[in-house]
Amino acid sequence: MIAMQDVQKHYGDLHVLKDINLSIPKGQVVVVLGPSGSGKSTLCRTINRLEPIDSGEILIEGEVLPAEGRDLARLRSDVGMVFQSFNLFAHKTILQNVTLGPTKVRKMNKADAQKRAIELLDRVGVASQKDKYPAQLSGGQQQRVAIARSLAMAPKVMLFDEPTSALDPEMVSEVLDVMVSLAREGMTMVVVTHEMGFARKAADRILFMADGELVEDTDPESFFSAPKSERARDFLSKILGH
Ligand SMILES: Nc1ncnc2c1ncn2[C@@H]1O[C@H](COP(=O)(O)OP(=O)(O)OP(=O)(O)O)[C@@H](O)[C@H]1O
Repeated sequence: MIAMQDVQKHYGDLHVLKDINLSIPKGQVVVVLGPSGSGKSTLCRTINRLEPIDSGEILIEGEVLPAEGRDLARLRSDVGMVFQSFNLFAHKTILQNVTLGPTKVRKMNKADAQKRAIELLDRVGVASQKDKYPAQLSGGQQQRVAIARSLAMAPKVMLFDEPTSALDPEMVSEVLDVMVSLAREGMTMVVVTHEMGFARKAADRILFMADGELVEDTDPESFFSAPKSERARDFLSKILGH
């Protein structure tokens, strides 16, 4: 469960998040759409305090996220992230990359962590690469490892910012399907994506942002068939060409 209450953020003179209020219950898959520069990534990055906010409150599972300190680290470990850049540890194997968090942070025993890691690597189609190092994998394969690594922590909340940007088109829907099936096991998921097919098919809910505002918060069917705002209609006509 994520809650944002009266959240405001500026970058200098730019009011990048304008009075954001929303609540996302457990197990929901929320897709954030909007034109470039509308604040989608910033919204995602404030949820786990990778970016500070100016005012308002963000709660994860009912707990206010502090600006710093031990509680921030604990709450952050409940928030998995896959962003456009995925910093795998270069000197560790793929399997080690995926088991490190569960063994060090979650204190899972090594055999269980490895078993789970191999299952997840298999679900995203890279289990056969488990003994290689990141530099030996393609960008798309590394992105899939990053997804498995985040999921291995069994976070309560997952933030995905264009999680499939480095994947071959044929892998996109497969990987997104894996993410959604895991979300259905009880994770709250926020996905920033330009994959309209995924937004239509898998989202429980669409958040449409424009100029830092949350302009629409609705179900995919209503959003794609009858967007309420002029800005959403413009966005859809540019993206979908109608
Ligand atoms: N660290 C920063 N410092 C200053 N301005 C920033 C910073 N990060 C983002 N911005 C600006 O904030 C605005 C929102 O950026 P953000 O990345 O959240 O948009 P977005 O909707 O995710 O865009 P895109 O779809 O292009 O990734 C943009 O105008 C961007 O230039």
